[in-house]
Amino acid sequence: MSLKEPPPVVPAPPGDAPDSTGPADENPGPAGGAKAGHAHRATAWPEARAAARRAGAGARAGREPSGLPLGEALGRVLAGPLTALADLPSFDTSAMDGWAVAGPGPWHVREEAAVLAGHAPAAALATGEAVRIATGAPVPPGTTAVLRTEHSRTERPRSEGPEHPRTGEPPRGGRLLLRALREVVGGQDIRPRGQECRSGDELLPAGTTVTPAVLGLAAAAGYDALRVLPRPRVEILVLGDELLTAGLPHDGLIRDALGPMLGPWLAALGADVLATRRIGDDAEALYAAVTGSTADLVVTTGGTAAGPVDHVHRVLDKAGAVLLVDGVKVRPGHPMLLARLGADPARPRHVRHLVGLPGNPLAAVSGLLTLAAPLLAALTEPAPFAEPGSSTEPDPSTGPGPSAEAEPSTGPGAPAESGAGSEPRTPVPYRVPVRDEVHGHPHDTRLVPVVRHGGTAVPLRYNGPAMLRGIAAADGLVVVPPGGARPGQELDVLDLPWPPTAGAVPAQGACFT
Ligand SMILES: Nc1nc2c(c(=O)[nH]1)N[C@H]1C(S)=C(S)[C@@H](COP(=O)(O)OP(=O)(O)OC[C@H]3O[C@@H](n4cnc5c(N)ncnc54)[C@H](O)[C@@H]3O)O[C@H]1N2
Ligand code: MOO
Repeated sequence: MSLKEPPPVVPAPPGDAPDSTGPADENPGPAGGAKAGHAHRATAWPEARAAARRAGAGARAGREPSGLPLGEALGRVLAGPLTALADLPSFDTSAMDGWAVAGPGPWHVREEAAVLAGHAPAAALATGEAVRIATGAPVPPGTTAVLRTEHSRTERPRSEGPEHPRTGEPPRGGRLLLRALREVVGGQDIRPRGQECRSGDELLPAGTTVTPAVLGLAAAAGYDALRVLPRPRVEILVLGDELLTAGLPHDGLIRDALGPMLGPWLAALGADVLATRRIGDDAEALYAAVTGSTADLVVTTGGTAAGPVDHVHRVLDKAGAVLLVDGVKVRPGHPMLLARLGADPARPRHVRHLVGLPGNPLAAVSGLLTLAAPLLAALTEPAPFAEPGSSTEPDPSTGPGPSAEAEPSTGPGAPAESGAGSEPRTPVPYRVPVRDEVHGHPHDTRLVPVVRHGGTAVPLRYNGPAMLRGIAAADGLVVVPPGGARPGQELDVLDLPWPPTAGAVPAQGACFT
């Protein structure tokens, strides 16, 4: 985005002030307050993410890797290390178009067809001999260097003897002679067999995401198919009778902003989105959808609070779900929740979870990044996962109760993202100074949309819980500690799972003024 000089952040609109947690907001909301028939135990933001990771890790058992042809493996996660199936290169190869030479020059040219890529190796060169060769061709045995065409000259030496009696032409020359125009170093422009790897070398560790470059490497190393982890299967249930799926808002009805957003967002996080279903405010339909889902993760939107038609808690209760996180000390999004759903008798090893996102759209994004993203990342980690401070995974069948599973195992400042012995795939926040002062909530973490600009994170306006205007133009969300941040203070930034917007949407600059 062409945000040369982004304007300073301004407080959220007055109507959103309590939720967007300016310093005036002393009301802890449901996190510390009452909810009819339901004791709310809000979890601190870092611990909520850790609990989501543990939940994902605990649900990994029984998720069998599968072999996929290269063409279908893009975006998947390698189930095991990518081990070279051949030496690379698999033969001594010419790196340039020119001459394969043997010994010191000048060389007598072997006047035969050039050795081409894909051809069988030519006969061995004797010292003092040269043969034409193309890039990628196997160098003949005896080759000591490759001489680039542009660094060489050929000549046909005059033979002794009379001129041609009729034409007067000089006598026909002897064997073509090749001379180097610069010093030739032994082995130059030859890629020796095994230069990149030997058969059996580990090229990439388990857990690597299959990118186009990984596909290329795998093909080069001899793979036709890759063992990859299954994508987490996600089902999205959109609640709310007030939602329209087309047209303009009218008569108190509004457009569903989450249905179109969450599927692609979850797919960008590596999920296989089975369906996005609109459930309305029908508790029975919600119960049937939750209990009948075969997904690894059910994501609901709305209905998490204590309003008259907010059914999520009641439905989870009835479904025998275990609440692992019930409210998070984060703004927006504090009513978000994470639950472990009851086991499916048909697949007792299949552990299913539900993330309840609040209905306010930016609050839903906050829940997505706080609970769904770490859970999905941990679900697709291949190596045995261990949270720092814990040595065993929870047993999915008998798993510990909510308090044990949600119990923080990392303190502030601890390397919360690292699993023992393996690089974590969970998106790790990184630290960037904020350009402007950011208001904080007195007790809770705040997540604020930012763009990256000149080495700083610039907080964006339109960051109220019901707004998407800020996040749609953002590169990430900055994690503002309770109490806020001063200009220049280094804060964690959570990236969005797509390329930065910077430079791509210049017209949006006007949004922040
Ligand atoms: N008495 C209290 N009421 C509320 C509190 C509170 O602390 N005490 N917290 C507020 C906060 S913060 C949030 S966030 C919401 C969360 O409520 P729900 O998860 O139950 O969400 P809904 O009530 O269903 O919807 C809230 C809001 O969002 C709109 N919405 C819902 N779904 C969509 C969608 N798919 N696309 C666009 N907009 C959507 C909905 O119309 C409401 O305006 O609770 C507050 N209340
Ligand atoms: O501020 Mo609410 O927390 O919109 O989620």
